[in-house]
Amino acid sequence: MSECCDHHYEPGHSPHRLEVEGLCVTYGSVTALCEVDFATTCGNRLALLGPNGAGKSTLIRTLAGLLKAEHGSILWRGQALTGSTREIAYLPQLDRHREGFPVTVREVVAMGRLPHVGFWKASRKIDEEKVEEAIAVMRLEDLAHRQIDALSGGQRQRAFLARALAQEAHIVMLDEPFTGLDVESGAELAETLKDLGTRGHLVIASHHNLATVEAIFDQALVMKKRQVAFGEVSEVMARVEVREVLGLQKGELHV
Ligand SMILES: Nc1ncnc2c1ncn2[C@@H]1O[C@H](COP(=O)(O)OP(=O)(O)OP(=O)(O)O)[C@@H](O)[C@H]1O
Repeated sequence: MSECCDHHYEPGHSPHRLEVEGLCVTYGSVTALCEVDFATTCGNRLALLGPNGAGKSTLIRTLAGLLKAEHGSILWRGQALTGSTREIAYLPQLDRHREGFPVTVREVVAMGRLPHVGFWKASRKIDEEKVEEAIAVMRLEDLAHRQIDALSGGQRQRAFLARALAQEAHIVMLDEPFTGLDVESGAELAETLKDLGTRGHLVIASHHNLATVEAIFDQALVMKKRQVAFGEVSEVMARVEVREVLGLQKGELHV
């Protein structure tokens, strides 16, 4: 794995730091989010929480380099992030990333090597090894020859995570990854996300199920067009203003 994604650093002590300062993103005259300020490092799992339209997807798409900020800055490893980079993998919502053309799981995972190899060059031994390693980590060996569109939602999610691993992405961002998964696939994905954090990746995901947020994530950013709170997940979830924004009653989170 890449230098950030090894076991040298405890969460919070990795030098690979994502810093967002005064971020403001608009769609024409619509302000989607404003005054977002947080910093986190590889090894953490950060939940983006907030009601519908709060700006979670907009933040993810901006960090992925797909949208431009109106104001503010994003620093990754001390450098301004101005576009997409292979160090950041973005998984859109499941229903938005059906391939729609015949492509196998192994081919999807191999696409993760394109930033390393280039489009027209033959893959090298190292690329093939990285693809096989990613397939093994995501337990996809038996599905590697299947068409991606013939997989269940949970299996497809694992294939796209394997592509992120093959890409050697440090940051893995997922938009509502649990939506549409059955209970078993959701539990499996929760373990996979925790494992990615343990391997040293920074996992950032928008999340709607407040009953599971503390079990899966260690940090939370709560937003409603503006940042409401950021910090360690249990501390954030206990704040009165967070409970109001998320529509929680006292004690509701733990039932
Ligand atoms: N392409 C767009 N053009 C104009 N406005 C947009 C566009 N995409 C999102 N918005 C607006 O930006 C705001 C933030 O939307 P966003 O999708 O980021 O919220 P969200 O927190 O991800 O919501 P949800 O939980 O419903 O997915 C909303 O007011 C939304 O209507």
